Amino acid sequence: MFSLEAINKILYLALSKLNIYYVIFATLTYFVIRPYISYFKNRKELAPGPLPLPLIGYWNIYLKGDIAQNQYNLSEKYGDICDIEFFGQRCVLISSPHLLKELFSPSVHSQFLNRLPLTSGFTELGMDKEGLLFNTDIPKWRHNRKFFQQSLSPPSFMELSTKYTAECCNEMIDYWSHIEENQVVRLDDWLKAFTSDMMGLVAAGSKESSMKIKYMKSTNQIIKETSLEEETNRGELYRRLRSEYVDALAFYTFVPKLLWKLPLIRSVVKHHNYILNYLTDFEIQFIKERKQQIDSEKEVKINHNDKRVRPDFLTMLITENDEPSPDDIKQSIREMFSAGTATTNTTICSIVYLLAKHPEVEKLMVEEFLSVIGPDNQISSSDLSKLTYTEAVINESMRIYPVIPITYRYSPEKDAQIGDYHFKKGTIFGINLGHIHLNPKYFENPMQFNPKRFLGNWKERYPKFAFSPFGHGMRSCPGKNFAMVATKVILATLYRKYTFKLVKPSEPLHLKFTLVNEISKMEVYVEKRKLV
Ligand code: HEM
Repeated sequence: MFSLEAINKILYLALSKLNIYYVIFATLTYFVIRPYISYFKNRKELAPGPLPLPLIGYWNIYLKGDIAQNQYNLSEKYGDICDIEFFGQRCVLISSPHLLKELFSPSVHSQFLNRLPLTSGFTELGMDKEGLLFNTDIPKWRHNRKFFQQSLSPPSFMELSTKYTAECCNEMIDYWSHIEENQVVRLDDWLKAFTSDMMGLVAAGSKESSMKIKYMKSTNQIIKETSLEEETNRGELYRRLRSEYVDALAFYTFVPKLLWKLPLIRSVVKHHNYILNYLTDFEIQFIKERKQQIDSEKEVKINHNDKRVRPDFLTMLITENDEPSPDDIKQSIREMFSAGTATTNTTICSIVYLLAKHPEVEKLMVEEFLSVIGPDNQISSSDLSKLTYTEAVINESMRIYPVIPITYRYSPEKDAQIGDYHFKKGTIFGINLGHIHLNPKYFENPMQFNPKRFLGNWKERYPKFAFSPFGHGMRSCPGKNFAMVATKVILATLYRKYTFKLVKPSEPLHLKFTLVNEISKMEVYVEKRKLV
């Protein structure tokens, strides 16, 4: 049997002769035979998993089909710990809540404070040392996380979020009042526009026009497309830049640096960089102006009844004691948009989908809205904690259709022991939340939509970490409370006015995994609710 030393010797001989056949043989040996010898030598130390392909390992799961579904299938086939390799990088899928104690540790000393290793793409996006999502500079991440969380938690911010979310829902309802009966409505598109406008208000206090444009397009009204440079409406410019930013984010996350210099891709890179610089300049200017406005107020009262300075997320960040830098503020606002828009869209669409199939659950939820809020009253933040059945509906829907079906942890400096296996430092752990949520070991009849699972002391009924739509531990979702508030307000505002029917009830929910599970298409009929 060949050993690695023997292979190295052959390589040396082949290269020293510099004959083309020797070189081809040597290259093949180096890239194909050598990794396989290494793989089979170490196989007994690895957890079960698929055989890696030469060079790319098991990277082909990114090439065909839905990535989240492929990872789900791997856990299904190989069990609670599944070893995969991507371009020589070891990645392990974990799909048992009993193996998550270390990975989801709430300790500041946890070895798993990193999400993913540094990549050229994240560096290009400036996310390696700024913000939270992919920040690998742990002291910096810790600092940012503190002010991100502090800015989201004051009651005045939650009150304002409730008010702005309801305001945007009412605007959408106004547009929908012109919809004819039996008209097919693309709910996912409407919610995309809605979440963009809502986040504009909540994050930066800027009134944008995504829903207005969506309405104009749906009624065939002419919209003049101007270039970014000609755009004079600042809200509109910001919206367009942010929408281009989402494309840049997906590009730099998935396209390896190796390919950036290829002729066709080079122009795409150039465009993304132009947008990133444009957006940064715009945001820094925006932050400066808000700072001046706040400074010009002698005594800033962070209270939404005070007409002067609104307690939106941007104001909260600027008035933090720690004084985050404009770059930190800019990145936090960006992440609030990227983490808050698609997630809210998918959550609402999956609830609408499940309720359309379970009218008995919809009936109970609407009854709760009528008894807690009343038929026409504006929802207030004090109503929200009383909506326990609605909360159970949201939880059950996020269990079946988690927006983020997989999250990651990474230990760059220390080896780890998970279950019976030893992992060298630098191993990436993919936590297969979507698989755990649908495992009959933890949830009986897992595909059955049953909100009752989440009533009463439900946390005592399931293993710790079995239900994790927002992750756990030090890198769990800091937007969790805000997301729950927004989802409840949207459901209460829309469902007291309307009921939704699926255009094609026999079709599954169309989810596509990009950075999160996104709805690729959802068609509904929007029918006025008759309250009796
Ligand atoms: C239904 C809506 C949402 C869901 C299901 C969701 C889910 C998640 C999940 C699963 C994670 C990874 C957690 C982990 O690795 O343990 C995460 C991280 C994060 N989420 Fe959310 N999220 C939602 C809304 C939001 C909103 C509205 C914001 C902003 C206000 C937000 C901001 C973030 C940030 C900044 C991180 C990264 C945290 C870090 O690395 O320290 N999310 N979210």
